[in-house]
Amino acid sequence: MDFKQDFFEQLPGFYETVAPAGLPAPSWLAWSDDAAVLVGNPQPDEQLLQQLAGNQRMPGANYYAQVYSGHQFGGYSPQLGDGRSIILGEAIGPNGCWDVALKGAGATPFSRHGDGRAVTRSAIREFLVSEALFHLNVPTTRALAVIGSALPVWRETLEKGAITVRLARSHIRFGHFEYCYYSTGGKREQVQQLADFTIRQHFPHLSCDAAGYRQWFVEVVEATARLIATWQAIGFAHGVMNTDNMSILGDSFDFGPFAFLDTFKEDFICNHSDPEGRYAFGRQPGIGLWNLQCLAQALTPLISSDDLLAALTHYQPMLVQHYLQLMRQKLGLPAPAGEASGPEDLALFGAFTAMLEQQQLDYSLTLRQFATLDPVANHSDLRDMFVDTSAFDHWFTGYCKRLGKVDNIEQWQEARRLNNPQYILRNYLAQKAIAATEAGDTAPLQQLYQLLRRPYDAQPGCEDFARRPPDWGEGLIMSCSS
Ligand SMILES: Nc1ncnc2c1ncn2[C@@H]1O[C@H](COP(=O)(O)OP(=O)(O)OP(=O)(O)O)[C@@H](O)[C@H]1O
Ligand SMILES: [Mg+2]
Repeated sequence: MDFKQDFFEQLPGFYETVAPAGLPAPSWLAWSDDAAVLVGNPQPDEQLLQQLAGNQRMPGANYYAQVYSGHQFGGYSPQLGDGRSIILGEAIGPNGCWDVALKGAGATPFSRHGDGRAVTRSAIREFLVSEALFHLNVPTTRALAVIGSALPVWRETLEKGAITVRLARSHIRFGHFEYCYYSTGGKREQVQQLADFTIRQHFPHLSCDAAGYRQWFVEVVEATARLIATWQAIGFAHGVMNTDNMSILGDSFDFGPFAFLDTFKEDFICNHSDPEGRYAFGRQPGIGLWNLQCLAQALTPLISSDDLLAALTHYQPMLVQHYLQLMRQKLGLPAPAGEASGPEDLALFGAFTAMLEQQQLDYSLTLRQFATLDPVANHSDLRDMFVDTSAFDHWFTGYCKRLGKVDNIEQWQEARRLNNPQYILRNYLAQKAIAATEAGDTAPLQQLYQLLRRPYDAQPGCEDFARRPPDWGEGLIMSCSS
């Protein structure tokens, strides 16, 4: 891998240099060829293994941990920083640069009381979901590899240490700006330095002046709104939407107790440590705005309050517009001529998900049924999924009215197939692959990963992967200490 060191060279004071502690007896547990292409197609050989395990120096790399802070569960934590993630620099790829981070590489000056480690379970979950979201067209950080080891690490039980090699377009979080703002008592210099860097690197069409800063924040608001609309449409609960886990580029970032919905449930909570459901599935849109408000506060030295408030007003319309667009694609509704049908379509989608929730139906499997639906000639397979068929009939009548005439049913079905995945990363599937890997067999992890690379293509012999959990209702929320 070839590196450049823009963050390291241009932002001294925003990180601490560190030495990775290394991993004993490292081995490849997973590798993403797709992600490898992004950083110049390195091969997973023994030398690269030792380098990414932190046992040998990587030529051209620096080793540093970034400082940031953030609002966690509503309260401000003044100094967080990379406590278990070491960044090597920006790897140069054919279509841009990617930060390479070793998540779980050992303690840093920001580890506080933590051990700086990740475990096999959490590293595999991060790997699988990063790549799964990418193939579902959700903006996300990527994962190049998981490296396992013999290192004992205590969580609730004794586990093994592992590293996820994360690729990110940027590791800059909302929390980076909050750190600059709060640690300097709201002075402009550091906030501006970081904003200028972010704009130069990632928003090169904007200038570093008052007009540029204003427009930049609008674009951050809109990217965040689109991200969360995408999560809501795909049925993804992140679980830890603290501002230190919000990417400034609107990429899904930091995967801990996440879950894809099985049964549709608006107030689904995937995080054991969130009994009040601050980050429940249905609250994600509101939390996105709350987090942007925190970011806006941190940008007050740079952008006027009026401009910040004006930018925030873009959030809801953008989120709704994007959600409508994605749901129309899922359900096969034509784009409306004007914006007039927005509220009607929202009501139609809301009635659909409410019906799924009432009847305890699986979100993704029900949507996938639209890939074989013929609204005029045969809708019995879809209808048969519902217990309360009269509620379904009522909804379906409204749906057909909105749908109108479908000219080419095969084409329409194919488009539904390409918008409603057959395979999603259900927790129980991840858990099975993890258990096998921990027992020394990586084949199930490989098989699951290969399915998630092509989530829309039904694979013969893989019907089991397209089922909801056999024991759904119990064990749905995983223990996710990472
Ligand atoms: N095992 C650990 N050792 C040291 N610090 C940790 C550990 N686990 C979490 N932290 C730190 O606690 C804070 C919040 O953790 P959080 O789970 O959001 O992040 P993370 O998953 O460790 O990393 P990232 O956000 O980079 O994906 C971060 O500062 C993180 O570095
Ligand atoms: Mg985090």
